[in-house]
Amino acid sequence: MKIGIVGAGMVGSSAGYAIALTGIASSVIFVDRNVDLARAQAEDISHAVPFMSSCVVHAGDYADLKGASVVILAAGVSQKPGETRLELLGRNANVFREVVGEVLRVTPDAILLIASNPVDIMTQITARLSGLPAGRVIGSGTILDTARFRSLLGRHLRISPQSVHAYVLGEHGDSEVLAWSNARAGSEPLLSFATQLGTPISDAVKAEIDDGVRNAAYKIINGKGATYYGIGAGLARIVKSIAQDQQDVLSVSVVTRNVAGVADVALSIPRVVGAAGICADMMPTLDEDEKEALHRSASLLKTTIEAVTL
Ligand SMILES: NC(=O)C1=CN([C@@H]2O[C@H](COP(=O)(O)OP(=O)(O)OC[C@H]3O[C@@H](n4cnc5c(N)ncnc54)[C@H](O)[C@@H]3O)[C@@H](O)[C@H]2O)C=CC1
Ligand SMILES: CC(=O)C(=O)O
Repeated sequence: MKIGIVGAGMVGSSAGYAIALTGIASSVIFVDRNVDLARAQAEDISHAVPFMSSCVVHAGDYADLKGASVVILAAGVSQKPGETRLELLGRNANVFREVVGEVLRVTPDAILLIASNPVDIMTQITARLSGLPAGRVIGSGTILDTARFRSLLGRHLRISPQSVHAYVLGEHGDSEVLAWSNARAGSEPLLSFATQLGTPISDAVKAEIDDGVRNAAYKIINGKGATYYGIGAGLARIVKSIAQDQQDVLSVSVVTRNVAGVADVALSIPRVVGAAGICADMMPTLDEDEKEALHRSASLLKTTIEAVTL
């Protein structure tokens, strides 16, 4: 499978690196308005490939995306220290007005996978600009926040994060919702598992984990200017589900008819991902506080997208 990546900066290149090394695609093609950067990323990553796989990595222009089954959109600006994701909207909407048309002219049948922030709004903008069915325009949404949640829970419980089944819902951003009430470890409800293991989850532990998930990006950006390894792996994970038709349940962002009483808004809930893109949505059972928080998150996104004119 051929994967296109528009935007060969930190996020695009990290995704390309993860896709190339895991061998889930036969080729990766980078496109960036900074042609030298795209070429340099492709060359550097292609030197890692012989150690791990046989993926062919190139840089090119939009015409070279022809035949790509998935195109990742990671072009645009990223947050400066202290800036929120929503503050990027105006600048990245302008970038997408240019990029989406160029991509579709060459690959009208590709699944579009959006990474640029604010990712939920950029996903809805891409759905509008492309006219593609909602299930073929997928935002990485809270896939990264869910990984952060599982990582911190795994560390607290001293078990593998892969044995933690917990999701972050709603906006990939400040209003996101950590779904504690339906979280499980192994096959047990999270809180009972934690108590059995002698690592109980008190309100203080919950608050610390919530802060660690919700504010991870701000802390990492303060420390090193950007986040990219986590989302690079997350994008590769979504590509793998599509490439191998895995029908995995992932928290990704798609324009959804109705979530928590809000109509036609892109945000994350767990969804089944396979070769066709989004195959099914799963609305988790939540407690009243979580339902209310998801409603607030969806309403914030709805108000934001309603103010965007294309
Ligand atoms: N969804 C998520 O979980 C995450 C999303 N992000 C977002 O991903 C985006 C990219 O971040 P980085 O890679 O760190 O930024 P970066 O600045 O390293 O890379 C962005 C690239 O986009 C290119 N670009 C800009 N305008 C373009 C255009 N019109 N056509 C083609 N290429 C263009 C630039 O030349 C640059 O190489 C940001 O919006 C950032 O906020 C970052 C981390 C996590
Ligand atoms: C930057 C960003 O969106 C993140 O790391 O969550």
